[in-house]
Amino acid sequence: MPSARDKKYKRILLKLSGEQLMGDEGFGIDPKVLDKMALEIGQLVGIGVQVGLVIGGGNLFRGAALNAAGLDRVTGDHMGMLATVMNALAMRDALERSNINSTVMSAIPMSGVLEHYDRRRAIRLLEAGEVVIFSAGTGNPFFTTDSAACLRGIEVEADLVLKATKVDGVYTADPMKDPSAEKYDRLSFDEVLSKKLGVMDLTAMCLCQEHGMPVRVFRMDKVGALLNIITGSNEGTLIENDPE
Ligand SMILES: Nc1ncnc2c1ncn2[C@@H]1O[C@H](COP(=O)(O)OP(=O)(O)OP(=O)(O)O)[C@@H](O)[C@H]1O
Ligand SMILES: O=c1ccn([C@@H]2O[C@H](COP(=O)(O)O)[C@@H](O)[C@H]2O)c(=O)[nH]1
Repeated sequence: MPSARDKKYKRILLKLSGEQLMGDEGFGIDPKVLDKMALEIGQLVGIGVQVGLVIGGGNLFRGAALNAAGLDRVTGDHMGMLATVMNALAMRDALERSNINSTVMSAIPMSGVLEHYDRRRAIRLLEAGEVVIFSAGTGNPFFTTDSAACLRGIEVEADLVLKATKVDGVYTADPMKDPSAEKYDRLSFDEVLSKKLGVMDLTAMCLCQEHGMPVRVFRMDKVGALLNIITGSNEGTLIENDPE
């Protein structure tokens, strides 16, 4: 088991896929998946890594899909953001069952349910060893939780944004659609943007490029992958600015 000395990063922003939370079901939240994630997050907290979390909402609602089905787009996006709040509350529950202290903040005020987002308080909680879950995305329609994760990661001065998803990295094309796609170990934001590689939304990529925030994309259901990354292993794909 790695110790505090083995960790390469002090503070991370971990973006978890909402879609993965439903496990083998077509919709909703599988508590077994949450418990597994809580265990892996607990390993990081155990070696002193400060963990900020953003969870997607794709297991419940996405504005674009609701819009395609006939709803107003902004209403759909509001529903998508509320879905991320539900996922965040479920994750807090799983973390607390594993005795990991956590606080959920929301970009949309929800008095009596959870705290409104406050950057300085979030940093203080992270420094105190609490997991801080940033919910309700950016609070604005037409964005995604990828952008929210990069935004919060930059705001709380994380060392790295980690995107935990269904695929094990960034490929030359969507590997779910093109079996001949090849995986990158490392690439620059310029390449992601110019080749329009779709693993993360391009707004998020632009934000990270501008603020020099590295992003690592990796497979969420690979046991131990998270700890491997924190201790410096080459899991998934690293996206960063080209050295000058
Ligand atoms: N070039 C590419 N390399 C890797 N994956 C790609 C690429 N282009 C598209 N993808 C797709 O992007 C998906 C990941 O992005 P997406 O944000 O949709 O999923 P997610 O992490 O599950 O998010 P959510 O939280 O919304 O459920 C992968 O499952 C993959 O199929
Ligand atoms: O800043 C944001 C973040 C999210 N949304 C809406 O929520 C859903 C769910 O998020 P995913 O990133 O797709 O998992 C998203 O599709 C948007 O509809 C938002 O409006 N603003």
